[in-house]
Amino acid sequence: TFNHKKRWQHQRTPPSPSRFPIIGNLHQIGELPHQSLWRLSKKYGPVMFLKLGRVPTVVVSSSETAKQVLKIYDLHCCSRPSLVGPRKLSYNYLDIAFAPFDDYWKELKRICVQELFSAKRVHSIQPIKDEEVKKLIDSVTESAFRKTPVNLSEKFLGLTVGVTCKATFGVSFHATVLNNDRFDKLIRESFLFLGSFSASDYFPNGGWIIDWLTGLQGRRESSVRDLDAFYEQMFDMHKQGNKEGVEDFVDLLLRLEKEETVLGYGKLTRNHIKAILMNVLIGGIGTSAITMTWAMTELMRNPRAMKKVQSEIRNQIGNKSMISLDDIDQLHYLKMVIKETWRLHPPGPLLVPREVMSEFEINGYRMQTKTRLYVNVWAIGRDPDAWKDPEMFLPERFLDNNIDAKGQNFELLPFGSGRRICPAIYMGTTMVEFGLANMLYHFNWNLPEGMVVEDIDIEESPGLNVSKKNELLLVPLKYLDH
Ligand code: HEM
Repeated sequence: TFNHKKRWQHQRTPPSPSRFPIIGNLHQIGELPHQSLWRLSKKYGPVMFLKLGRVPTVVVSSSETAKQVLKIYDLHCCSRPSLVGPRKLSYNYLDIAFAPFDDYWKELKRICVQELFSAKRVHSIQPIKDEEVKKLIDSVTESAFRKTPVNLSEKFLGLTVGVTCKATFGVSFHATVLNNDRFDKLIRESFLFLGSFSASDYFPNGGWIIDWLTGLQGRRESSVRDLDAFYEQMFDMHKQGNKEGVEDFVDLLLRLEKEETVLGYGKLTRNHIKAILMNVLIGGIGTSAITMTWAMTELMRNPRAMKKVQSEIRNQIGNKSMISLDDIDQLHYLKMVIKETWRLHPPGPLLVPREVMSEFEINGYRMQTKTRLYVNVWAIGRDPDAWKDPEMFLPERFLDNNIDAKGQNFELLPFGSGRRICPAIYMGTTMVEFGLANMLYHFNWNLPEGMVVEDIDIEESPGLNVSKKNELLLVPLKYLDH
């Protein structure tokens, strides 16, 4: 009987809410899956099994089970499922984020970590950040002068679009085929397609019919065509050499192409470059802007923390017109504010889905090959077993522990962890720190007339990256002490 029990345990699937035929648990997912899954996990536990359409799915929702997935059994489950949305945008999974785990991906990620996301390159794009932040300060100063509200959600997005576009292509998007609005729309649509519900992802044999009927397929294809034309224009421009300045990401990738860099099964081609550029655009723009917007939202809701972070920055910086990267190293409270923001508002609340490659067990439950795996980082940030008073915004909680956000502490995982960890942690963090520090240093912030602190909401908008649903409007007041 002992053997029998052991075998039974060995085959156990994790607890699971009851499901309907065909759709399985899809009806329980809702518009904001991380929230629905958080609620379900309270009932079914930190390892939970769902059938999403035809796809067996496991969701883990505690720091301990996240560690099992991302660290202990990383090598068993660090592949990605072949999702329909990302397929075309990634030129058949030639990118870093959606490519399956194989030799090609390993080499590509290694090269990109070395060349694209290195500390050296982050420092080399600092002049671009200086320039874009200065533009932002000037435009906010103008609103301060006129006493009109600033749409901070929009401003932060403008900042990250400006920096990413310059660093990647060497030009601002005004100089491309896409004017301001079209660039914006294209990025937004691509985001949507990467995160959107696609019937084909849950019903592999026929879901495409639904996508075709709903028009999703057509819109996706037109978005891919526009982006492709944009990349081509960028290649032409770089070939003609009619741009000045330092080596940008396109220069670098074209150089790797010319050097006939071999990746896994073949040479780096234009399609590989386009797929990598897609990751840089998608990864670089939304995540940092979303973080800055949430940070300002939480600081406005918590005036005590706002006062403290502004005093720290102003005492530290003194009278300077520009904050440098070295100054930022000293801003300990600001760093805690950002970590606290990531705890409550991780831009990728479910990370990017993984796929089990070889069987393993968590808490005695069997993870079968081909199972889709989600880590609910959003839920972990709210877990009372991991955090005291989880619902409170309290940057001080990081004072007496060494918890950082770089994937070593499984209660705080804004960048994921393990082999699939975000390769641009330093690039993303410095962008957020720099943008926020400047906005907090140069301005005091007030609510628009008639609004009180309790009116500031934290509603979320759905997608692969979860942002603040209602835009954050605040009235700036120039800090005149310098
Ligand atoms: C605040 C900023 C950022 C946050 C919070 C963030 C978050 C994340 C998360 C959660 C993942 C998935 C990790 C996983 O599945 O375990 C990821 C992956 C990725 N990120 Fe970031 N990211 C940020 C900035 C950036 C930037 C600036 C870039 C590029 C310029 C970038 C490029 C990527 C890429 C290529 C991957 C795929 C890695 C892989 O699958 O191996 N990210 N990021």
